[in-house]
Amino acid sequence: MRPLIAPSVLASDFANLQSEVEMLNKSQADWLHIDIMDGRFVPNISFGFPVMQAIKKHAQKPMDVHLMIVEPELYIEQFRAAGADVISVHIEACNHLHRTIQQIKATGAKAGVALNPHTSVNLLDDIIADLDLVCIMSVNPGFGGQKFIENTYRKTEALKNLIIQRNSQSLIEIDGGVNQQNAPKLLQSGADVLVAGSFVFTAEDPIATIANLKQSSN
Ligand SMILES: O=C(CO)[C@H](O)[C@H](O)COP(=O)(O)O
Ligand SMILES: [Fe+2]
Repeated sequence: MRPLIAPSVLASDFANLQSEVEMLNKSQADWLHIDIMDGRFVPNISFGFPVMQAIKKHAQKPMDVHLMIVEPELYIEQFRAAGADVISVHIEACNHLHRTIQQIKATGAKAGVALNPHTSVNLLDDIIADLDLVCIMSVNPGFGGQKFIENTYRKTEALKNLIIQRNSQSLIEIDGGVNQQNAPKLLQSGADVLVAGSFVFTAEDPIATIANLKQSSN
């Protein structure tokens, strides 16, 4: 199975956002990955609703929104209204994860949970059957362009086993430092969705880079 490719707009040229989104429309990208950072859950601030709405106006593909914010339950409906099709919250930011997942689903969006590199997939044992997506962070969240953490392969395999064991339909997304070299091994380990920011947007030919990632196989 070919992976879904979700280029991270965080690494795009914000001064030319419309042409960047139009490039993604023309490419084989499946989703647009939207990183929301609040300067509290992570030590960086990215962008918020107005920028998301501007992206949505031109995007012809689903928006996969990765919330790196504290108290995400306060903003779920607003992110949905701003165009989110998939909404992932961090397990480390949620005191009542089950409630927040139901809240996301009630808006009509797909519901995901993101895990920091130190967080075990075993914590998902009692929620995995309710999830549409698990986002495994393969870098510490907060910044694009970081080095891929090798333990991600083992973690992806463990999550895949849990998904099978619990009869879950959840997709596995890998986020951070993804490139053409680690993509095949990630797919072998069980990944379904590859997020790629700097690898796509620093490439001379982002459209060809996305096409090559899409052709990755295990
Ligand atoms: O969530 C993120 C950072 O917190 C980004 O999605 C991720 O870093 C993608 O960027 P890159 O491919 O450049 O690592
Ligand atoms: Fe992300």
